[in-house]
Amino acid sequence: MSTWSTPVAEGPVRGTVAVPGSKSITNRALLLAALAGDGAMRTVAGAARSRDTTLMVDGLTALGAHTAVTPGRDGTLDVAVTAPTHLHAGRVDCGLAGTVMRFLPPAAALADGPVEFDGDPHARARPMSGVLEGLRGLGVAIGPADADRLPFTVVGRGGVAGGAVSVDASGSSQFVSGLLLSGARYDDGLAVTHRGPGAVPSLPHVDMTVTMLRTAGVTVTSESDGATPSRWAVSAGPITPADRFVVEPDLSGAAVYLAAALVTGGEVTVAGWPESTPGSPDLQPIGAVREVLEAFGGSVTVDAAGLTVRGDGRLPGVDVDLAEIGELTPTATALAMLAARDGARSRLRGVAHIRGHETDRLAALAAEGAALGARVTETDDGLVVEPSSTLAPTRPWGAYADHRMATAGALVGLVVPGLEIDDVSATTKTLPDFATDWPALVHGVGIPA
Ligand SMILES: O=C(O)C1=C[C@@H](OP(=O)(O)O)[C@@H](O)[C@H](O)C1
Ligand SMILES: C=C(OP(=O)(O)O)C(=O)O
Repeated sequence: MSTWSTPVAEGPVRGTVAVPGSKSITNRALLLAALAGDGAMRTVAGAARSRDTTLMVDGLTALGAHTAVTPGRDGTLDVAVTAPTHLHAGRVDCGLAGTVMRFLPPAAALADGPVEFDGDPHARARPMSGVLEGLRGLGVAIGPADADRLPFTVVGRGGVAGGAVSVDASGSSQFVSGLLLSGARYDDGLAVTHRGPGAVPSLPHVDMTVTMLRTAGVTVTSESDGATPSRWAVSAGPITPADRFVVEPDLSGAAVYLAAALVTGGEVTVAGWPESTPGSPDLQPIGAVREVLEAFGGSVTVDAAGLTVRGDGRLPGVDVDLAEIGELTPTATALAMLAARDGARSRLRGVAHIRGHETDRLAALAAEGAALGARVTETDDGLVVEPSSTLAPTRPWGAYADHRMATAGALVGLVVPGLEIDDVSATTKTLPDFATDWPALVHGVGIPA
């Protein structure tokens, strides 16, 4: 594996980028199209062209869906999915995709035989207990009997009675989303209650699930225990997504490009960003992401041109709770490490669960920061970044097979000369063209929007 030299910005980074469709929306839309159960074909347009999407398409094909992938607009994909009337036994490779390993087992429980699940070496370390406990609580057989991680086999029996289950979803919101996405196909529907030591993280992703289910004609309710929702129920009934569903650009993937404007005092626009429609919820947590970009000194606008961030080149320290948008932690840590060179201290909170992401992101960020001379300390639920006057690479920045670790390294490398990333191919999980798009943006060549 050869290292990748990150481009250094010669001045303010300015430009417009086209980011792929959101993998979270894409993989929900693909699954819902496959779960319609009516033999009809539907198209998911603007789908992310990425490893996570391919894994979902292949997983649904293994379960009996017919899928056809063609090039879509702006480098995205159009995926035609024909919903099987019965789901099949088979084998699913989850790769490192949380959306595949957490969303497909509840669908596999409907299959007419065993479905084997496995994934990458890093995937075998990711928590699965919420989904597996939930399915076992509904009477679904899973082997081995004590499995709480990949690999495992879901023994489908052609249907699931459904009902009410309690799961501990403090490790991942995807446990709740995964169960809800298939729940309408269970005989009695499904009610999921979260009971655990902490709150459900990434709640905007559960909201995304609820909104997309409702758009597909499913009745969903949620109840709060205190301030935040902790019980969701889907009624049994048909899942009827639109014939053509158009996926939005990926906000989490966009964040690193937008952050380049903050680091260099530039201006970056993500083209094709949907303007909010009064009365309809945003599918992606633009409000929470905006708050973090603003905390780091950016100004954010959304208009017909897209989503634009302007920076003034000065990065303040921040104290932010990222529980809703834990995916942004690597980007935010990179920004905090750069802010620390001017004496700023930062604290990132609310993200204990990201130890179970593609890698233990808290440990990985502390280790890669230390190798640069940054003072990054792990806390129970986040990181503290203390002032450190200079940053200089002593070895290649580790990607840990994690797309967001790789992109965080590239962000630091904008202003820290000589930074190399050990495996930039990790970015293909969600950003297939990062290794060419990033230098094109930084060098002002422009990325076709
Ligand atoms: O449902 C989804 O599409 C996602 C939910 C979140 O997972 P966690 O709740 O495990 O953080 C997020 O971090 C992940 O990238 C995508
Ligand atoms: C946590 C992430 O992905 P996954 O869907 O694999 O959980 C992520 O994209 O940051």
